[in-house]
Amino acid sequence: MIGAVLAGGKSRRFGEDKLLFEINGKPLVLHTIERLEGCSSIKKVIIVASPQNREAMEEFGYEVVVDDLTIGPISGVYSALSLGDAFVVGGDMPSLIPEFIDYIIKQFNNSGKIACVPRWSNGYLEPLHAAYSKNFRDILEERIEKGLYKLGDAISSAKNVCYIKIEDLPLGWRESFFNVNKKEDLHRIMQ
Ligand SMILES: Nc1nc2c(ncn2[C@@H]2O[C@H](COP(=O)(O)OP(=O)(O)OP(=O)(O)O)[C@@H](O)[C@H]2O)c(=O)[nH]1
Ligand SMILES: [Mg+2]
Repeated sequence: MIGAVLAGGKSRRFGEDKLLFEINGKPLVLHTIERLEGCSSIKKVIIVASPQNREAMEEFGYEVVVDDLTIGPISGVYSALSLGDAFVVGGDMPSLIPEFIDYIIKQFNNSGKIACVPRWSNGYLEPLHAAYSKNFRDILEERIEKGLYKLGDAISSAKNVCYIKIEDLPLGWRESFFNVNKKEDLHRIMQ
């Protein structure tokens, strides 16, 4: 399974490219990648960049896929799946828990479903902490062509998805969903 790191966002709330912002002397995206590399079921990490930050992302030495659409996470996942099945995360998720990710990938492999996505009991999904089959790409393509850009809606529209009930999991695993959106979010990781 590929670990795909979405890195083609606009960082509007953060004010500068948050993925290159150094935390304890290391760019945010590398903190995220380090966590992904700790997953025993992830064999290779790729970065899904925008045309704008492609060069900066290539500096890190990982395979880079360019997302030419950059219409949000949906085109990031679409681009990632061109390389095969992938576990997809945002590059702004430095608190990923490898054990949790391995758990989802195991459920994905056992289920034979098109995707395996954590879901809260209120129906809210965590699509940037989920496993996707390369076959899900066709569904995304159809949605994108129709101008339907919400990744969560694309998942909900698919019939063969396996959902993981978050409330049934260890409480500590919820930390894995933490993502940096604003400068003040950094307090939570810079102790
Ligand atoms: N490849 C790709 N990645 C994206 C795209 N949009 C968002 N991402 C990434 O997905 C993750 C979560 O997105 P957001 O938190 O909304 O990030 P953002 O768009 O950079 O930030 P805001 O402008 O503040 O919403 C981040 O790591 C982004 O870099 C996109 O269009 N393409
Ligand atoms: Mg975010």
